[in-house]
Parts: sequence; C-alpha cells; structure tokens
Amino acid sequence: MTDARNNQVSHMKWWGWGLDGVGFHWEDKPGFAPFVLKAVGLDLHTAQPVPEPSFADLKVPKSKATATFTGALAGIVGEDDVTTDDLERVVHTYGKSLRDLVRIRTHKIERLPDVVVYPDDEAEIQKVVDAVVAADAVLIPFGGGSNIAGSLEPRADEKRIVVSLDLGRLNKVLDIDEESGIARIQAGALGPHLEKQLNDKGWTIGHFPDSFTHSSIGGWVATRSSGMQSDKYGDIAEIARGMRVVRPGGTLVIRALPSTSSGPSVREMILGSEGRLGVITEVTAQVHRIPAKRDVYAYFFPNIEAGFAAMQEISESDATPSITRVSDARETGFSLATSKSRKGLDKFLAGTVLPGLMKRKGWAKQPGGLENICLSFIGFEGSVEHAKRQKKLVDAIVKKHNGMGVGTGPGVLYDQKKFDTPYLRDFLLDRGAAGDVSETAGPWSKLADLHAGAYAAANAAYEKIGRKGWIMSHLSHSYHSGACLYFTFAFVGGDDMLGEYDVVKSAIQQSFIDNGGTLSHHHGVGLEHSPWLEQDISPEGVKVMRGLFAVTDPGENLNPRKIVADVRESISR
Ligand SMILES: Cc1cc2nc3c(=O)[nH]c(=O)nc-3n(C[C@H](O)[C@H](O)[C@H](O)COP(=O)(O)OP(=O)(O)OC[C@H]3O[C@@H](n4cnc5c(N)ncnc54)[C@H](O)[C@@H]3O)c2cc1C
Repeated sequence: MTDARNNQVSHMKWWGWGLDGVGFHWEDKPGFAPFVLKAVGLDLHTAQPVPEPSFADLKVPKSKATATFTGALAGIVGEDDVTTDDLERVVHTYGKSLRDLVRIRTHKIERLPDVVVYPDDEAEIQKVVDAVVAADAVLIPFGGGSNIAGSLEPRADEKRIVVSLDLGRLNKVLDIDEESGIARIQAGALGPHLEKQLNDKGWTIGHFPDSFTHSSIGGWVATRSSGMQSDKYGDIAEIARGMRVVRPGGTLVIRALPSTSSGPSVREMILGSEGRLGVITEVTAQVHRIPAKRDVYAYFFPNIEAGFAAMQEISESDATPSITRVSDARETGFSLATSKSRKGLDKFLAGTVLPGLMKRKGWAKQPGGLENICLSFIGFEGSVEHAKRQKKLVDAIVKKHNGMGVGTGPGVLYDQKKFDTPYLRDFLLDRGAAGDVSETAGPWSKLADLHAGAYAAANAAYEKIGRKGWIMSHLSHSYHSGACLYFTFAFVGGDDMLGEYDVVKSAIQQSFIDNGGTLSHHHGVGLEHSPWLEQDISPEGVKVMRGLFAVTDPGENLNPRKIVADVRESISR
C-alpha cells in the first residue's frame, strides 16, 4: 500500500487498483489465454506487459496552495495532517475508472488537488469547510478513491486552490442501537474495517460492492452504491437512514428514522450528492444480526431469456433471496475461463455428467446449443429454516424455467474470488487492452431490449473504431419492477485508446437511455455520466438539481461541476 504521510491512512496504488504487489494471474487458469485470444485477439503468450509505472517519471504540476492557506489549515488539523506532497496529491486526484487509469499511466494529470488534509473529527471538518469557503477555495471529499464516474478530479481549468479532504481517520463504528438495528458509523470507514467492527459484536451491514475492500461508507452514500447482497439488505439508499453532513456554516442532521413525510426528502438529496452538498461525517446505517445460515447456490439456465424470466418470477414470489445473479452466455464463458486448473464447474463441464444432463433437458437442441447456457448464483441467508424454505421456493421456479441446480461448490468459489476481479483491468491494460464496465437498471418489460441494445451498440462501436471487441453481461440485482444489468466490455486499443473508449462507452450509455434504462444503477454521475443526465431525469429535473446546487453552494466551492457539468470539456482526454 502507498502509505500516506499520515500513516494511519493507507491508499491504493497511485496507478491502479488495490494493494501493491497484488495482481491478476492467468498461468493457473488454463482456459483464460484461449478465451482472451478469441474475445479480443490478444495473445497472452506473446504479449509484452509494460513495466510498472514509475512515480519518478511523473511530472507533477506545482501546488497552488499558498503558505498562508496551508498554515491556516495546519492551525485547524495540525501540521502533520496537512500535506502538499506530490504522491499524496496524485493519489487524491482520480478515482479508478478506465479513463483515470489510462490518464495516470500516460501522465495526463492536468489539475491535481493542491493540498490534502486529514481531519480527526467533525469539529475539524467544520473549520476546514468554513476556511475553504472563506478563502474561495474548492473542497473535494475523498473516501476510498474507488469511484469510476470521474467524481473526484478537480475541474481542469480550476484557478482556485483545491483541497482534498481525506476522511480516512474517521473510521469507527461509534455505537450500535441493538434494539433498533442501526449503527452510527464514521463516514471514512472502509468496508472491511467497518464490517469487522460490526462482526465483532455479532452484526453485519450487508453491503458488499465489488469495491468493498477499498471504498468507504461515506463514498457509498455519496454515490448511491449497491452491493452484491442488496436484494436482501437493500441498496445503500435503503441502508443509510441517518446522516451528519458538514456544510459551510453548520451541520445538516438527518435523524435515523424508519420513514418520514417531512416534505421532499433531504436524506435523498444527500444520497448521490458526490460532495456537492457538503461532507458526510457520519452515517447511521441499518445493520443485521449475522445470519445463522448463508449459502450461495449455482444454477444453470439454457439461455439468458430463461434466466431473466426465472429472476423475475423469483422477485414476484414469496422467496426473498439475498443474491439473484445470472450471467449471460458470454459472461458464463468468461467465468469458466477464469476457473483454476480444471476445478469445480470447469471440470464438470469438461466431463460427461453435466453436459449429459443438459442434453437430456433438450438444451443442446436450442439455437446455439450448449454455447448459450447461463450460470446463475442465488444466495439464501437467515435462520436455517428460512434459508431452506427460500431455496425450496427458488428451486421450484428454476425448474419451471427449465434450469438446473449444481450445488454450492461454484458459489463458494465465486464468494472467494469476488474481490479479486477488479485487478483484471490493470492486467489487461498492461498488455494494451482496455476493459471497463457500464451498468443500468430498467423495468422487467424492457430488460431484454436493454440487454440486446447494449450488445448492438457496442458491436456497432467496435465496427466504427475498427477493433475486435468484447461485451458480456449479468443481471446483478432484482427489484419488484425490474433489475440491474451490468456490462463489461474490452478491446485492444490503439494510440488513441481513450478516444476509442469514448466511442464504445458513449454508445453503450446511449443505448441504456434509448431502451428505457437509467444512465447508471450504482456508479453515480460524476463527470463521466453527466452528458446523459437530462435524458435520464428530464430537462426540468436537471433544472431542479441545478437550482439546489446554486442555492446551497453559491460560490461553487464544493466539488463543482460534478453531476450537472454543463459541458464535457472538463474531462481531459
Ligand atoms: C473495480 C471496481 C468495482 C466497483 N464495484 C462497485 C459495486 O459493486 N457497487 C458500487 O456501488 N460501486 C462499485 N464501484 C464504484 C465505487 O466503488 C463506488 O462508487 C463507491 O461507492 C465509492 O466510494 P469511495 O469511498 O471510494 O468514494 P470516492 O471515490 O472517494 O468518492 C466518490 C465521490 O463521493 C464523494 N465523497 C466521498 N466520501 C464523501 C463524504 N464523506 N462526504 C461527501 N462526499 C463524499 C467524493 O467527493 C466523490 O465525489 C466499483 C469501482 C471499481 C473501480
């Protein structure tokens, strides 16, 4: 880990995802190299990975912070907790989107924060916020730095001093109200740290995004995050009941109430606000007793249509699973290709028993045959009796849709490797391939169109840029009226990788809107998705949002231009 100057807070690699020394490896996955060759035309056996970027090669623009200003900040948080160190400023500049990774690797960092502060508590944060506004500087809260929507970077043309406020030292679970099942948690607590504190007392938050290891509860709230067990526990928008938000001149307090009808919801305004309404210092979150039973079962469906139909029927049934996930045929192929040395499902499918069963169910006779099979994971949590009953209900629905269960083995593997997948993007980038994700949510009636639309858009975009490209997808969460679809796409880029990426990413985003989906289900807006905001929430919706920010932050001191960026030029390419 790159240690911050203040050694109580650690960060991810400055140039990529996760911990130093940890990466993705393919040598123990026999299906991976052939898969990548077929998908994007990249031969892993001959590809020459670039060496790890060296910080010494980076030209870091000088900090604009004056001695008077940093002195004033030091007077608030203490000398050791203010820094203009180059590495610190770089670490706090971007999130971890593909655009961020490419820019940092190619030394494209036009505007960094000028100074990073590490406050100890809410009182210090209030003083920092007030000092920033008084000096007409800019303040950008920093949680884990894992966002992929361009939510952190200062605007490229920002003339004022930019302060990154790192919440990393506010990392404690302060109190659990066991009677109500709610816990007060400081906003900078990262997933594993807060979950451990809760687990030690027999509780869980039930929020597990893929970025869990390196994202904070304040960041989850500020981006409206969703986790892999949100089917049961709810998205962070449900989990976060109360909040304390430091604003210029005072603290906004949202009490943790189960529900309220006190006018338009200020709580909902803070959710997804990406630092534009103030600094979240504390979240009162719903927490649950650690369940007696937790299982993730794997199922197969003959094709994605059957998978979608089964998930919809499950969502309408009495069953309340914690995970409803179904990968399309391409993503199923990817999952099998990342299996280790002929273990688990890969071994099964290479044998005769499982394919034999599938053939007996008539799957080989469908158009595309067994190439169309889709892998699904469904989770059950609660008391032993509850989990058993849920599984029984789900099994009947799966059977009705011609699916079949294959036990918990693959689910255990999926659970173990779920936080390793993010390292894959750096591995591909090291070898010249761009890989990224786009996700949306839409009603059940539009789901098939959303899925097909994104595929068509990506393939047309690949044709346009003249690249062999890949796209795959899974349904990641189900709701009463629809579901979230999550797409991963990749291609080997040329000299203008980001230009090509824009063509593909934009085409997929536009297809979401055109086919009845939202611009993003859980990654937020930032700079990356703001061009689609008006189409998503209507011009009047944007007017309301602009009005909110204009009144609450007239000097544009709080993470300006995020969410409702007027133009896209602030993204430097
Ligand atoms: C590999 C990978 C996988 C991912 N998987 C998921 C996933 O499964 N689900 C999901 O929801 N997201 C996922 N994300 C996106 C990302 O992890 C989320 O957006 C996360 O919620 C960001 O939290 P963070 O603490 O890292 O916030 P940061 O990146 O530090 O900040 C994000 C935004 O929130 C603001 N902010 C942060 N903390 C505060 C605060 N205390 N007060 C006010 N504003 C604040 C920042 O100013 C910024 O605008 C993934 C990202 C990557 C790279």
